[in-house]
Amino acid sequence: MATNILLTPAPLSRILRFDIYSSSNLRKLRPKSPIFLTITTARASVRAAASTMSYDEELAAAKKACSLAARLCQKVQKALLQSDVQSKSDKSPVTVADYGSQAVVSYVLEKELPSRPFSLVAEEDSTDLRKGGGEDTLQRITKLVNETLASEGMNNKSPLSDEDILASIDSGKSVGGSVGRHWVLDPIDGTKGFLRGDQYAIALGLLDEGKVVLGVLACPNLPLQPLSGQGQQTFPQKVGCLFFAKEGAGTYMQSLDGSPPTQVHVSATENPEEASFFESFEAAHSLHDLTSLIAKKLGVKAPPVRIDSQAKYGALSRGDGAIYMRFPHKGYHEKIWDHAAGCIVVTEAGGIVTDAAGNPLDFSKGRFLDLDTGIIVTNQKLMPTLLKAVQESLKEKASAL
Ligand SMILES: Nc1ncnc2c1ncn2[C@@H]1O[C@H](COP(=O)(O)OS(=O)(=O)O)[C@@H](OP(=O)(O)O)[C@H]1O
Ligand SMILES: [Mg+2]
Ligand SMILES: [Mg+2]
Ligand SMILES: [Mg+2]
Repeated sequence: MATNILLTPAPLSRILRFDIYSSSNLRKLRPKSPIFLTITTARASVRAAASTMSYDEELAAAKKACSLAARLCQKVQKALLQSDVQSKSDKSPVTVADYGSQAVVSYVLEKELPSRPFSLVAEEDSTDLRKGGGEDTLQRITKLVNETLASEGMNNKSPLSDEDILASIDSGKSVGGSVGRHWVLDPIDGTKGFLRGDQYAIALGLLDEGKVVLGVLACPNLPLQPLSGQGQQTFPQKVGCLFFAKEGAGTYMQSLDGSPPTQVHVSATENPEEASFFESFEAAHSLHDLTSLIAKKLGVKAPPVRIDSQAKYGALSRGDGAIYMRFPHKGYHEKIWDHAAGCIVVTEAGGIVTDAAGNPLDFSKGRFLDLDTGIIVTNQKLMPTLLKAVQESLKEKASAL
């Protein structure tokens, strides 16, 4: 039975700005050019400086942005109107809350970090909203975003216009990559769960030179208490978790209403028989029969815990379960916003995230992850056993075809 349940001083930021926008010019310079050498040295020292950076201001801005976006989403989920739900060209659902959340996060990051170069890789864009017939939806998003920002005392003097909202949403069109800094946002991860009234997450990560250096996951419907793994997904009184992690500084969880943060750690279990595992709620998103075969091989006794979105990474980071497996159907390409924040939240809590060949996820290749077959997550001790079971099961499946 499945259970449903930088501090960047100004000169440094100017160097980074150069780094982001002028890399194509750099390529045109001959390697022995003195200018090239100067710039290369500058880039190397920026990288060295970046590795010891605290990212404190970025983290504070990211937490504020995600908390506010969560407020917007909660409001919509409470009074969800059928007219709020649209279908995208790939037939996946999108709601006023996905667009509103993206506009809020984009606006808050730009306002809170005015001296930083701003690049955002995000899931949504305004194409459908600009089409004829989208006016009412756009007006509703504009109202939601203005109300949400006003509730935090932001934006009281001059509310955003419809055009401002479209521009905020479209600031997420960056292609990311291995140079400079890029925010990575899924404004609602698990839209299908959001529509069912189940789990979803606002997921925000920061890439610096292709590596995820911080992540925030707001999970408005995730209980503050550990998931028991028993029975149907229920909503006890206290729900709403905010997970956050910075490179080298651990993972913390607080309530979305602002309780003090506590450090969290992944499960320490070494015995797969005691481990429970998470997977996608939606069978269309991950091969449930393959994960069931792997679990059997491992001797996992507990039924799979199926929950939507990167809430799985959050729950795993605090030890609610020990394993997360994700095997999309053939031909699906994973996007970086579906994993960036979750990945650092789990790794800073002591876990490991790899593809099915045991390679770490590479977020430096643009909007998509280029990976082998699937994504597996667990603690350091269990990873070799899990990887072996995954590879054996994949071989068995392939030879049965
Ligand atoms: N076919 C297919 N295969 C694999 N993954 C897919 C597929 N279609 C969508 N998606 C992405 O899955 C994101 C939802 O996350 P989960 O799969 O963890 O959630 S769920 O439990 O299935 O609801 C979901 O994120 P959102 O679009 O942000 O909701 C999608 O990016
Ligand atoms: Mg998603
Ligand atoms: Mg989404
Ligand atoms: Mg989507």
